[in-house]
Amino acid sequence: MRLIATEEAVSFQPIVDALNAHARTDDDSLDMILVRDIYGDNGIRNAMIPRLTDITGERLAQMDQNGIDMHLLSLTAPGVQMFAPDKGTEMARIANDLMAEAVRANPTRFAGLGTFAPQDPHRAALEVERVANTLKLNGLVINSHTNDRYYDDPFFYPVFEAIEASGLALYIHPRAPSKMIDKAFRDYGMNSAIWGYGIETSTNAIRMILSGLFDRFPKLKIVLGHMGEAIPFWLWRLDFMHGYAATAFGGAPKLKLKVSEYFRRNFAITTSGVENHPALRYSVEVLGPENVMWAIDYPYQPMAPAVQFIKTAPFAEDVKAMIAGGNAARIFRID
Ligand SMILES: COc1cc(C(=O)O)cc(C(=O)O)c1
Ligand SMILES: [Mn+2]
Repeated sequence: MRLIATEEAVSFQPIVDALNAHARTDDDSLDMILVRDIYGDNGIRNAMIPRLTDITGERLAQMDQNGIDMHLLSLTAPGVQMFAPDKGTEMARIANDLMAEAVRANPTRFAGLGTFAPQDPHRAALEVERVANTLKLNGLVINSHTNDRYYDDPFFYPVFEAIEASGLALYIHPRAPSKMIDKAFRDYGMNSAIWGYGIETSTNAIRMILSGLFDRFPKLKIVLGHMGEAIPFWLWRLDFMHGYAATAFGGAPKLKLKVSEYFRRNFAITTSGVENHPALRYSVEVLGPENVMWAIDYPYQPMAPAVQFIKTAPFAEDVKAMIAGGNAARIFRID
């Protein structure tokens, strides 16, 4: 059974340096907790940096120890999205070139996602085309909102037009909740992985669906980590309540399909950071085994327990092989 882990975080020194400088700004977005902890001078989580910038050292050794065939690498959140448009566009280009170099150096062990700076949608569209046609990376990644705007916003249509045309899957990874919702997430560590990441990213995804984005761009393929940010659990209720939202309540536009039909057609999910068999069994049941991929979320999650989770998953061997790597090979064009 081929093991391809699909939400494996990296960073590169130029991005680390830019985030270290950003940590000293007066940016008051909720991501600054993480940016200062990891990238700030004397940050309490500075130790994450060498684990993020390492690709062929400890990471590859642990992959070998755990029998993991490949990591699908992606630039870790918050990516280049906190920078000004010019800086973000430049840093995306640098990160993508370094990602392509890392993949080319070890093509049987690493695949990679390119990123872009939605702050400038037209230049972001050009970078999407470069990732697809020149760098030939395996897909795209972005970290939820950009400048507190979600991807239902027509401001981003030029980017989604390019993403749909590229045929690449777009991994929408979390970041801390936007200023549209962030006040409830400033306590108890709720800004990040324990809760805020999931609410931020699922809210973005649901806004995209309810806005009609997938009627406008029907070939888009979006990937959500963390067991689909819990959206699979809510599909029945979304369909039932959308019946009202499209008429009396929220004035939502009429859609060609049900919410759950968009989720099954235009989305796939990964298991990153949710190593729970009941949640996996439910997700496979409601989405189909072809729409679920295994992930670790390294270095934020350890490798060994994630391998144990997928190896002991309660499925027939052929289904388990789809989840462990077969679906990733198809969705992310991995040979
Ligand atoms: C970008 O920084 C991250 C931090 C953490 C954390 O547990 O602190 C988790 C993730 C993640 O789940 O992807 C990401
Ligand atoms: Mn992650």
